[in-house]
Amino acid sequence: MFSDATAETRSVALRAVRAAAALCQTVQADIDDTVATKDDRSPVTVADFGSQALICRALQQAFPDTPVIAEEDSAMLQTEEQAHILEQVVARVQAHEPAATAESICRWIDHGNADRYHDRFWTLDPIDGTKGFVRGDQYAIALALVEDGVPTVAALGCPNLPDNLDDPTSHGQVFVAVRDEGAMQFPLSDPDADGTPIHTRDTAQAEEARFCDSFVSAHSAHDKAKEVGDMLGISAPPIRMDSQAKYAIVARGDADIYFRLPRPGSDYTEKIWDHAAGRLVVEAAGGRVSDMHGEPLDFTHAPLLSENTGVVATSGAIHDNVIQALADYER
Ligand SMILES: Nc1ncnc2c1ncn2[C@@H]1O[C@H](COP(=O)(O)OS(=O)(=O)O)[C@@H](OP(=O)(O)O)[C@H]1O
Ligand SMILES: [Mg+2]
Ligand SMILES: [Mg+2]
Ligand SMILES: [Mg+2]
Repeated sequence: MFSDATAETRSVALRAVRAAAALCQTVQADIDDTVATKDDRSPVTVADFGSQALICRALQQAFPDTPVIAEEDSAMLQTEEQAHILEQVVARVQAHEPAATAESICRWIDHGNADRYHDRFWTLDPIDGTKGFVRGDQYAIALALVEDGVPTVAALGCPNLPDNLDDPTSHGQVFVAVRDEGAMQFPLSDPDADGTPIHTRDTAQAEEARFCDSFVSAHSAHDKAKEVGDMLGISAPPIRMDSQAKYAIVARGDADIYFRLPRPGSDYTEKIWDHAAGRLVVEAAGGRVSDMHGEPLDFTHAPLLSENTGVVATSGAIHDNVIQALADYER
């Protein structure tokens, strides 16, 4: 499915996301005092830092000149108060990189601290849906290469996502997508397994759609999504799920719409790492992604999606109807 032109970026991204997913799985298996609170009062864990260290290390080795814009930085790890977190990050990262030290790990994490737009950069969310991760639910490891403002290659690891939502016995997928070429799903459990091409659902009538939105009601207006769903004639209940796993389930046809709608009065601006990989996985699988007004997501104001309001991803054919319903609702 994929051309040779992206062979190196795909393989570095896929290997790095697999390693980070393995680290996250071991931390999630015995999560206890590994959660700290950032200045904005959001949670961060040993696994967020460990994942960012491993992936930034791999990107720096393979593509030393390509900046990385990632969510975390090492400042809080270097405080006395969080020394116990740093100690655990070192132990987890050493399981993959035996020569790693506290100092090299902090350097790798901060390799992800490019803070402005470049014509070519990586963007990384080492754990997206940290609240879901801590709860033992869905989370994602989201990595995308952005070229000329558009995501071109993505690897999206979803360690708790079953093959099929109706059969929750098997766990863990990684999605790889290349702009204009397609998207594939690989099981995380077997690095040698062949991937399966994925495609969005062929839904022509909005009333047949299923939609997903955030698990945490503070992140998206649940009531608005429900009312717009009602206007579209949707009767299926929403799928509430943490993280960019929502983009993955639209991409492979378990859902048709992902609504991320700002809550009334919210002045929150979406971050690029929460959407770059997911957007590409959906688009490469045949779907469409825009903001709630139908405008393309603009990654040239990195690290923020400052020109956009909300996000809507769909299986494709119904996109204009969904955007129209949102406009009618706002009126
Ligand atoms: N107020 C507000 N509004 C919108 N979005 C916010 C807000 N606060 C945080 N965030 C970002 O939400 C990211 C997690 O999104 P999710 O889709 O996983 O949310 S949910 O858990 O399903 O509710 C989360 O990503 P992670 O920090 O990587 O988990 C944040 O970047
Ligand atoms: Mg995130
Ligand atoms: Mg995160
Ligand atoms: Mg966070």
